[in-house]
Formats: sequence, C-alpha cells, structure tokens
Amino acid sequence: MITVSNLTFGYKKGRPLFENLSLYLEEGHIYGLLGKNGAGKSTLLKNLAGLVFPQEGELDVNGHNPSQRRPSFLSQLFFIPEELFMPAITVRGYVKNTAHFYPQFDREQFENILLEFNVPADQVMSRLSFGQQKKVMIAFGLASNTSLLIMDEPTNGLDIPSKVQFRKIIASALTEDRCIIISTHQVRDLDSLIDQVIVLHEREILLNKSLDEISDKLLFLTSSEANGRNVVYAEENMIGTNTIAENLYQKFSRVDMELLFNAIINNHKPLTEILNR
Ligand SMILES: Nc1ncnc2c1ncn2[C@@H]1O[C@H](COP(=O)(O)OP(=O)(O)OP(=O)(O)O)[C@@H](O)[C@H]1O
Repeated sequence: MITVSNLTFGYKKGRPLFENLSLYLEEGHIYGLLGKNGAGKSTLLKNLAGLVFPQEGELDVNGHNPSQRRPSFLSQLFFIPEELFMPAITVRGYVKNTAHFYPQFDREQFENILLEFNVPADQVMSRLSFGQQKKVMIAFGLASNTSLLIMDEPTNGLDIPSKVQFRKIIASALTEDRCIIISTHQVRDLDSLIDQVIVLHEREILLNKSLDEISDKLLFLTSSEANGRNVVYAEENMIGTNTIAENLYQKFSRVDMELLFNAIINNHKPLTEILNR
C-alpha cells in the first residue's frame, strides 16, 4: 500500500532530515511510528500525505504520488495533524460540509464514536477543549473509512480514560483493507494497540517489524527471570531491572514497548541482528 524508496528530505538545503530512507507498509495493520521529539515523525507523515515534497526518492501511496494530491488519492486518505485548527461551526455542520469528500463516510459510526467519547455533536468545534477537538477528529477520521488513516500524536491532550477508549475504538475500526499509522513519542500510549512497530531515529528507520516477529525472537523479562539467558539489553527502574534476551526456546513474553524503544535507540545493532536472523 505504501512504498517509500530512498526518500531524502530536509527543510533546509544541505541538511537532510532523512537520507535514502526506505519503508514498506501494508493494509490490515496498525503501525506505531515511534521516535523522540524532533526525530522527524510528523515530517515523514507529511511526506506520505503530500503536504511536503521529497527532495529525492519516490513515494507510492495507494498507487499515487502523494505530491500530486489528486482527488482520488485524497478521498482515500485522512490525516489528523498534531495541531488542530477548528472552524467556528458545530460538529454536525462540519460533517455536513466535509463528509461528502469521503465516499465511505459512515454517519452512524461517527455518531457512535462521538457518543463513546462523550463529545456533544451540537457544540461549536472551535469552542471545544483541545482533547474534545482531538476526539472529534479521531471519530471523523475513523468514520471516513479511508484506506489510509494517519494520526500524528493523537493521544496528546487525551486524559487517561480517553486513552483507554481510544485504543478500544481504533482496534475495532481496523479492517483488512485499511492501514492506520499512529505516531507518538509517548510509547506506552500505543501498548496493546499496534501490531507493527516503526522506530525513526537520527534520520534512519531503525526498526520496522511486527510485534509477532519481535516476540518470536526476543524475550522481555525481569532480572530474576533473565538469569542465565542471553541478555542483550538491560535497564534499571525503581523496582528492579527489566531485560531483553534472545528468545532461544520459543517462549512467549509480552513486548514491553518502552523497553524495546529504549533498547533500539540506545544500541540497536545486537537487537536488529537477532530480529533479522
Ligand atoms: N516547517 C518547518 N520548517 C523548518 N524546520 C522544521 C519544520 N517543521 C519541522 N521542522 C524541524 O524538523 C525536525 C523534525 O520535526 P518533526 O516535527 O517532524 O519531528 P517529530 O518527530 O514529529 O517531533 P515531535 O515528537 O516533537 O512532534 C525538527 O528539528 C523541527 O524543528
């Protein structure tokens, strides 16, 4: 569905944010795009959405070159940016004015998600709180049923119960012909939601793997459980040490997303070596 080939992009000439970056994403998955502040997550997503243009390399999104921003491309893409600019119309008015751009828009689904998020549809959007505005756009994006849904830091501004609802609602909206990309620097927000992890760090994609592949090759353990195992990364916390070991005997452990992220950005080589075996 998405092929990024040798993408080079920078805001200033001579100082690329990405150089020769390549990536392949498929439908039927929820991708978590993880990276520290300033890693370039938003910029990569803007390239995919055709909001900024590559300096070199090629992008193919749903068979389109995003920079051409053809109507057939835009009707299958919904992009929720990090910063929202809300019009001074009601939520229902917004749906009336905008939903027709998305042929698969489902009003009932939209109303149900709003109800679940507890956001009134008769409110003027610009007067909603930031968290409520995010919820409206998440509901709209999901109900648009576009084949590609991109959400840039969607959990910013959501309170803890809303983050739980967010995970539940997103998981239920995934279909086989849809690709959802969610960027965040708050790695834990995507726990038990994403099934593919992409880590962007210092101009490179350091990881693009499914959680199944990761838990197949790596074990996430406490220090006592890790005794005698082939530990590749360890991190102390308040209650002990968390470790990542090579999964030599087909055991199962739940992927600790934050530990994985820290391991990848601190010393990715031993981990990627195991993951690529
Ligand atoms: N319009 C712009 N003009 C110039 N530089 C920019 C512009 N937008 C972003 N940058 C720079 O590009 C770099 C990457 O920014 P980007 O917003 O893509 O990172 P991010 O990973 O999304 O960060 P965060 O997690 O903080 O949202 C930063 O150094 C930022 O200052």
